[in-house]
Amino acid sequence: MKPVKVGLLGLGTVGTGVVRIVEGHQEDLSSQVGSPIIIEKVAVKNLEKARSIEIEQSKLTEDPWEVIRDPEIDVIVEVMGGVEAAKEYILEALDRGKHIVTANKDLMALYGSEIMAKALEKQCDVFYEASVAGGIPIIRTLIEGFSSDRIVKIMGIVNGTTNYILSKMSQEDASYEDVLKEAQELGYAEADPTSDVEGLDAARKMVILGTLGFRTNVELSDVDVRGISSVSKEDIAYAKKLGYEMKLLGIADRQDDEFSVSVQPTMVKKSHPIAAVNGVFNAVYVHGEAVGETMFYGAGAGEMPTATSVVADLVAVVKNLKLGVNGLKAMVPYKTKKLKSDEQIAYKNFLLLEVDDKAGVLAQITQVFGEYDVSLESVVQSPNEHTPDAEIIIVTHHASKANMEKVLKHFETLKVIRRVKSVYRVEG
Ligand SMILES: NC(=O)C1=CN([C@@H]2O[C@H](COP(=O)(O)OP(=O)(O)OC[C@H]3O[C@@H](n4cnc5c(N)ncnc54)[C@H](OP(=O)(O)O)[C@@H]3O)[C@@H](O)[C@H]2O)C=CC1
Ligand SMILES: N[C@@H](CC=O)C(=O)O
Repeated sequence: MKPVKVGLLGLGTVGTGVVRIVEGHQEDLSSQVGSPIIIEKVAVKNLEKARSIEIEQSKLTEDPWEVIRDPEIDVIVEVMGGVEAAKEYILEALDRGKHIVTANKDLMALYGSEIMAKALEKQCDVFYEASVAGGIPIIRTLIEGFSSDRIVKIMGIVNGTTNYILSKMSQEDASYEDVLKEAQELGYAEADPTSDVEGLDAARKMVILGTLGFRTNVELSDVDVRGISSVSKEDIAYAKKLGYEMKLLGIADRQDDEFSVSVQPTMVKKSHPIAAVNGVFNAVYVHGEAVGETMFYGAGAGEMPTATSVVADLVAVVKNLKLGVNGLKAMVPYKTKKLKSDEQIAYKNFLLLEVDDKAGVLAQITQVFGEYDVSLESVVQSPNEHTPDAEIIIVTHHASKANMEKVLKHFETLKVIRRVKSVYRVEG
């Protein structure tokens, strides 16, 4: 049994887990694929760095090209991160007929179509299960498990950092700033948290899920993105009072062949299973026309969960290699892209308004909603403890995004409204 030789780009958090699993589960892995899997060479940035695993020094190199150009290597596992250099290495490896496994969501969200085009040309596999929701096998589920269905909605908590922050704010009635600081101290949030808290990391993952789920080419510019940095503890308290939890949700939905994708803080009804996903955990809810509602839950990051997905991809590549086939056909989008217009995008909204507390205010406000055909589910007034004004909490029925924008524009001219304090999408 000729061993399958793997070149690893990166030996950090995920790379270390990959080595642990390939070595620790060797017997199981080789029984499944019919030959041993050997980590032949590993590219790192710094050869001098202390490693938490034992690895032969002779396998390490600071030159990724040495790994890419090694004719003995069959599969490249890219777990170094970054975009431009990783893309160059992967394209060159494909040109050399090597199969690819990567955990790189940034790369796949930005250059997925270019990489898949090269993979098709060279008939090499490119698998990237770990790029979304770390240890949850959601990509293979969308491609294979739901191949017989038409997916109409994907809702994901696909960023653990923001879910940790929002869960803590909700459980401890704490402010965004305090929880972010604590998350940074605990290592759950990076020193520069922008990509996580402003929703970009989740948006990149939703590009991947939308592309595979709707079998069309979703791009980052198609995703309407809003992060959690403006969510206040007051917003969360109101959400809870009304029976909702605040979550940063990636939502991709489709009607006929038109779709929309967004990432935004969303008030989710407590009875919805995704509302119960707390801490750094991830979950992806998938609604298929035939299957109905399903949900997948687990660790979205971390050494061993993420490496589990990477090595599962490696097993899939090796199985295909042995059979002389590849999994490309099912992964390449084939539907023409049709984005929903703002008139077609519709959902429920929560609004928190600070208003003058005097006669006729409610009538003026509800008239504006009526003017733009936005129907209201509930209206609650409560005194503002700190000012002579009142606060009005409104939940709308499904309303088009275009009409809601008109309502908000009109509110700017309405003198009785001191401030639109918050607006959130409502789900469930
Ligand atoms: N960490 C996680 O939980 C998850 C990570 N991912 C993705 O997996 C990938 C890897 O993440 P992670 O393991 O956390 O990253 P780390 O920063 O922990 O590790 C990166 C590794 O790549 C090496 N490296 C970086 N640049 C170069 C270079 N130019 N040449 C050679 N080696 C290089 C580093 O070398 P050295 O060790 O010498 O510094 C290090 O071993 C990323 O794309 C990330 O988005 C996906 C899901 C979850
Ligand atoms: N920053 C990400 C980690 C992996 O993708 C997160 O917080 O989920």
